[in-house]
This record gives sequence, structure tokens and C-alpha cells, in this order.
Amino acid sequence: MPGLKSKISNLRSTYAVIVAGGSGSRMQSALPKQFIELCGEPVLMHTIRAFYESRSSPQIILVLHAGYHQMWESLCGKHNFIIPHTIIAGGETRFHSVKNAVDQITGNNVLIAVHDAVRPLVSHDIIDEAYRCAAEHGSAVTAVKSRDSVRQVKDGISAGVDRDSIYLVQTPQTFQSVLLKKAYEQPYCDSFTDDASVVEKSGITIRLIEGSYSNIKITFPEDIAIADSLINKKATIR
Ligand SMILES: Nc1ccn([C@@H]2O[C@H](COP(=O)(O)OP(=O)(O)OP(=O)(O)O)[C@@H](O)[C@H]2O)c(=O)n1
Ligand SMILES: C[C@](O)(CO)[C@H](O)COP(=O)(O)O
Repeated sequence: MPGLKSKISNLRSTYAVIVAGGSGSRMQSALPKQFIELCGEPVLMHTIRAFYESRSSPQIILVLHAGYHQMWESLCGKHNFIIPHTIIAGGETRFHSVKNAVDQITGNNVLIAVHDAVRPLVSHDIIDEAYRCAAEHGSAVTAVKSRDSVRQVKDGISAGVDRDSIYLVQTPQTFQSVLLKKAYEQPYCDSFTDDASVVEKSGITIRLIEGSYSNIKITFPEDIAIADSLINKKATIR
């Protein structure tokens, strides 16, 4: 959609907070999964490029555990990776990592997308639609409908659930900065698994936008092969 970038940025500045402060315990690899090579370059570079090349072209804030800052700089040199970004130290949980970045963003008329570094297959269309929707409605949380049947287990007994009412949440999760900053002033709570849960706890109704089944989160070892094949498929379609 030509003109979308200017339409959004005329109204508000756009930021992308790429959270890469995790240790990737479920991946069980020596190197945290955000640094594993996928089609010739670290996962994280694919993710940053997706935002940089989107029409919204946000300012990028990368959240990385302090112990990996130097290694990341060497990787950028090795891969000649020159996309501009600011690096911030990660925190103890995803919540604390996001908070560290959000606390650095000033200005009221700003849109902030929070995105997992380990979702490198996010499309430009999803990124742009999330900024557009958040500009209009305050929030835009990417999600897909469950494709499997769903059952809920209570006291050892399972009961079917209407799967059309079940959405699986992804990132980006994009918000007007006033809402996100206020939400991240709350004390940490174990139920904060994503940004939507933090913002919702602050009293805001969350708006969902359509995600993609290809926008996978690299979590377990087999996900690397899946992501690799999806990236190769995308390259063939182009
Ligand atoms: N303290 C943390 C924990 C997680 N993340 C980021 O949040 C995203 C989603 O988290 P997840 O997939 O759970 O990553 P890890 O915490 O690294 O993995 P695991 O739970 O298997 O240890 C990842 O991009 C991860 O780097 C972060 O920035 N800071
Ligand atoms: C934010 C997230 O990717 C949305 O699906 C997810 O909640 C992260 O969860 P994890 O337990 O840290 O993998």
C-alpha cells in the first residue's frame, strides 16, 4: 500500500523493540537461539531486517543481555550488517527486557511494536498493519485462530471448547506509547507472558489483528529446520 509509511510517520514516530534477552533454555544449544545461523546469518539479523524493510521503517531498539553486546558487534562486522539500531541491556524476564527498552523511549505521540527476536519470518504486511491498527485503536496484537480442535482439562476431566473462540498469540504486539509505558509501570506478575497481558492488566481492551501460521517462534531445536525451509520457500516465491 503506497503512502502508508508517510501516513503513519506523519502522525507518529514508530519504534520496534526487538527482544533478544533470553537464554533459549528449551533450544538446549550452546549459543542462545537468536544467534543461531539461519540461511547464512543469525536469526536476529533476519528479524531486524524485516522491520527495517517494512514501509513503517521504525527506529529499532535491540534488547540483548549485557554479556552478548560485544559478540553481537563482532557478528555485525562479520556479516557486514549495517542496519541502524540501538542496543539496550536485557532483564531477568521478557517483561523486564521490554521495560528496559520502553523506559528509554520518550515522546507521547509514538507507536511501539514489541517483537520476539526469534520470530524472523514476520511479514512486512503484518508489521505495517500492526502500526496502522495501533495508531487507530491503541493496540494491535497479532494472533492466529487455532487450526486444531481444542479441549480444556479441569479436575482431570476434558471438555471440548469452540475452537473458533481460541486465538494463538504472536508478535508484533504494537501499542500507542502512553498505554504501553503506563502498563509497564505495574509490578511484575507471573501471568505476564506477553505485552498484551501487561497492557490488559492496566485496564485496556486488546485489539487483535491477523497473524500468520508462518510467523513461528523458534523455541525448540526442530524449529530451526522449519524456519529454514519457510525462508527458502519465501525466496523461491519472490
Ligand atoms: N529475559 C528475557 C527473556 C526472553 N526474552 C526474549 O523474549 C522472546 C520470547 O521468549 P522465549 O522464546 O521464551 O525465549 P527464551 O526465554 O530465550 O527461551 P526459553 O524460554 O526456552 O529459555 C525471545 O526473543 C527472548 O530472547 C528477553 O528479551 N528477555
Ligand atoms: C510473546 C509470545 O511470543 C507470544 O506468543 C509468547 O508469549 C512468548 O512466550 P514464551 O513462553 O516466552 O515462549
